[in-house]
Amino acid sequence: MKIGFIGCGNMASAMIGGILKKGIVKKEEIIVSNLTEAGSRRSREKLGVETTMDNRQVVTQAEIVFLAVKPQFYEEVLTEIKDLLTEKHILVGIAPGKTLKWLEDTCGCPVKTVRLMPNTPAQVGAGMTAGCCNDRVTEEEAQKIREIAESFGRFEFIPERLMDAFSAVCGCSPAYVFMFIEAMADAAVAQGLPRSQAYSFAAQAVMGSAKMVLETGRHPAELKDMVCSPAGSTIEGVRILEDKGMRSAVFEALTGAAEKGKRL
Ligand SMILES: NC(=O)C1=CN([C@@H]2O[C@H](COP(=O)(O)OP(=O)(O)OC[C@H]3O[C@@H](n4cnc5c(N)ncnc54)[C@H](OP(=O)(O)O)[C@@H]3O)[C@@H](O)[C@H]2O)C=CC1
Ligand SMILES: O=C(O)[C@@H]1CCC=N1
Repeated sequence: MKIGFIGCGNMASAMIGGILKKGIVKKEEIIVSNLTEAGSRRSREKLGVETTMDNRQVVTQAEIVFLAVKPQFYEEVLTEIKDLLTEKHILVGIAPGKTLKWLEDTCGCPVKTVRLMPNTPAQVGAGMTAGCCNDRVTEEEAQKIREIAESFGRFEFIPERLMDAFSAVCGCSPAYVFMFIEAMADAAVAQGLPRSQAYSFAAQAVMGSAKMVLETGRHPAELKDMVCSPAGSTIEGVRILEDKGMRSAVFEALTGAAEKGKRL
């Protein structure tokens, strides 16, 4: 089964990296398209897959077709390829806001449709992806999609109504976590740590904290309390974060991201 990607930028490259590493298909069984020759060259050099600047060639050759362009270009690309879609194809959208119904309606033909929301940690095999399928997708095909998504991290099927919330908490959140790490490192530098160590120490602390949530099953508040010694240094930082509205800022950011996603 050949896999195609229309658009091969940050997200598609991360996904393809996992697919190749886990041997889901060989690199000869992946075809990608880009808008520019520079993009094609980048995909060839980085991934070693077949490249084209003709989106229709992707649909002709591949059975699973990922739409990995920005949401603004979804309609244009679907208009370009829709007459080539047959019952053998599985069309996979990865953009926020592009619902299964929108994808089906825009294609204007009965097509197997999947909606996935990956995230960039897929680049290091630590992605968190969720997805949903329309009822034309068989159980066996859904398992194939799961196998692909699990090649670059964790995967779960969820009801489509939860995709916008998921997009905010997993698709977008890496950007916020990177901002948090950057801010932590800046403060560490201000306190005298060399910058390169500041980034790696801050990132390791964030990764270790996330691992504790995942592996201990304990409530984040309980884990936080374990760090805060009475009259100690941590609780002073907690007081300042509460005063600066950290929880509310995160709440608002994710709500804004989910709401914006619905409108894309
Ligand atoms: N980045 C992220 O964290 C996440 C992104 N997504 C979704 O993934 C999708 C892709 O995002 P991302 O990878 O970040 O975007 P990028 O800008 O990194 O990549 C976009 C790619 O699309 C190509 N492209 C643009 N127009 C066309 C066209 N008409 N035909 C063929 N290829 C085209 C570009 O080619 P060229 O290089 O030649 O310009 C480029 O390879 C978006 O829908 C986004 O919402 C989902 C989850 C997370
Ligand atoms: O910013 C965006 O819209 C995309 C979707 C999730 C992450 N990046």
